Amino acid sequence: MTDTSPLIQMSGVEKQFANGTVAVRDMSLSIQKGEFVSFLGPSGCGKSTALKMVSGLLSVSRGKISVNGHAAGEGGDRNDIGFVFQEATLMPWATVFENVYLPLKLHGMSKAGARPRVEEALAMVGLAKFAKAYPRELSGGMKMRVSIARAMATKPKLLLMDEPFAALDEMTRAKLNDDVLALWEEHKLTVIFVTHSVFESVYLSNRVVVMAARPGRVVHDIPLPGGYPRTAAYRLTAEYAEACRLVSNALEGTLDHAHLNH
Ligand SMILES: Nc1ncnc2c1ncn2[C@@H]1O[C@H](COP(=O)(O)OP(=O)(O)OP(=O)(O)O)[C@@H](O)[C@H]1O
Repeated sequence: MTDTSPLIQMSGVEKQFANGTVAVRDMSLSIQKGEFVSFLGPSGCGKSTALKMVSGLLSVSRGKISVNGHAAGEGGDRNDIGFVFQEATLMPWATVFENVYLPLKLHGMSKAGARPRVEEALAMVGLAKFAKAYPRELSGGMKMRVSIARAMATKPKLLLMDEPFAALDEMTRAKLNDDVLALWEEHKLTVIFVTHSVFESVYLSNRVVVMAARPGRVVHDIPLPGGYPRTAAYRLTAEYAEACRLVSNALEGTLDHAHLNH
């Protein structure tokens, strides 16, 4: 029998920070294994906070999040979650190999034992030849690839990505979008991808969760029909244009709302 229970279940989740800011209010969402979901919304709508709660990096103030049957941040195998931040956050004094080895080292693996894993992860992102390089020798896009390799080194099933490509030029961003889709398909990952970009969310996802600010909350949950694999040609289809229009209208609605609430 196939397991149809959601991988992630958020029920009535709220996050209030110590200074009183309600970053996320009453967020309820089910995410199935294998989905590619984007959290899209204006600055300050709680996208990062929601992602960090799913990862267990932040606690919830109210409500519940379960990930693979365990409360977020508790139980289960922490290796099952990979997190990619907006900045590549590499150790500048360490080689690419050492940077990707870090999560395995933290799990007690010897360098020799981890070598095949690290090499595999670097090959996944096209950096097999750069193991001995230092971050300063790499472009912004390459640094982000190292960051993705580091997240993939533990062979996670769930990949959480917090605006990973926001600082990159458009060409590099498009290439990395394709690389993430390839990783998702090949490794049968579930991905939650935080972004400000309508185009990026529609290109990547099979579902876009649109959030609004003050307080941060979900206002639309839009399934996208376009099939995979998606390539540059998909960006030229009527289906892609229509999905962008739909998602863009939903996002605009949130901005009006935020404006009225000011
Ligand atoms: N540690 C914190 N303490 C207090 N308030 C916080 C903290 N972290 C985030 N916030 C506030 O919570 C709200 C949501 O922040 P969050 O970073 O989750 O939004 P976001 O949608 O990811 O924004 P952006 O797209 O700009 O990264 C914002 O008002 C932010 O200022």
